[in-house]
Amino acid sequence: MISIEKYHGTGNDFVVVEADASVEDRVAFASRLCDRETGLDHPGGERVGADGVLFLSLDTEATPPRVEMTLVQPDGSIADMCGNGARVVATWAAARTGSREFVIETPAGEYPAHVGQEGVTVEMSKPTLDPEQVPTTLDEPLIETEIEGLTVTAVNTGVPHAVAFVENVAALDLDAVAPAVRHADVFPEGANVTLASEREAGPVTGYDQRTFERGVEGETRSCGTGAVAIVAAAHELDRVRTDQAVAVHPPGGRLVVTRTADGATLQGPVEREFETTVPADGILAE
Ligand SMILES: N[C@@H](CCC[C@H](N)C(=O)O)C(=O)O
Repeated sequence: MISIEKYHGTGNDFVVVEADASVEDRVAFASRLCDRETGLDHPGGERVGADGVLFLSLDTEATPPRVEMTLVQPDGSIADMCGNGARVVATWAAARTGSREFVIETPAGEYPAHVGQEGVTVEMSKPTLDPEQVPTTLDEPLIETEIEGLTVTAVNTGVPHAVAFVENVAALDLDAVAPAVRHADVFPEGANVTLASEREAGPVTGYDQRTFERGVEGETRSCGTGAVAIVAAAHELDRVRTDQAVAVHPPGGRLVVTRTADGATLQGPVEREFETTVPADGILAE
């Protein structure tokens, strides 16, 4: 049996495992534990599943401490970056070190993170619309262009997002419209599909968000890179200003995103749910 913890960042939930735990097959482990019907069970009794498994390796010798983060998603893919996952990682590391500053190492690069009273803040990389980096198959940035019925702007915030500004995010059947965009030929590596609607008319005060995630292949209750993608796309379209703090409201809570001159910050709460033990192969008793 191995020890695991369960955390969520605004409803985007993760099983957290030490990287040196004796998990032989990470893909099978993640797909079994993340299943919402048959996966990880809460100590209280009910099956809960998760949006992914974070395998973490903490280096306390470094100043500030560093954590190598590997997110294995329910379909077995490894995400290059996860904004909410990075916020969970910083909270997990703070509980082990007493430090409040960390560097999180991901396949997409290194991300400084800070654990404060106001929540956990991750310094994100500079969002890019460069077609080679999103990536798309195009020569020009994909801006407000119809793809499979949605008008999208493509932006990479560590992972690719197709952002669609709509009148009311709640009015769309996301599971029906998103898969065709997520798999569209223009996105050779696929894309997360993120809907955004302005919460108030006039100067933008915030956005409602819904995201259909690649790797989960369904809607999650929050997506940090998606929240950053909304603000990055809005910035590109002159709807928000540089250094303007923008509240983004996914179904699971509230995030604050600021598009800075050379990057972006992502801030929001994290909660530790429980700890338990599971079999190393992730096969749970009925
Ligand atoms: N939920 C994450 C994003 C995880 C990666 C994504 N599903 C992908 O494969 O691109 C977040 O909070 O950013």
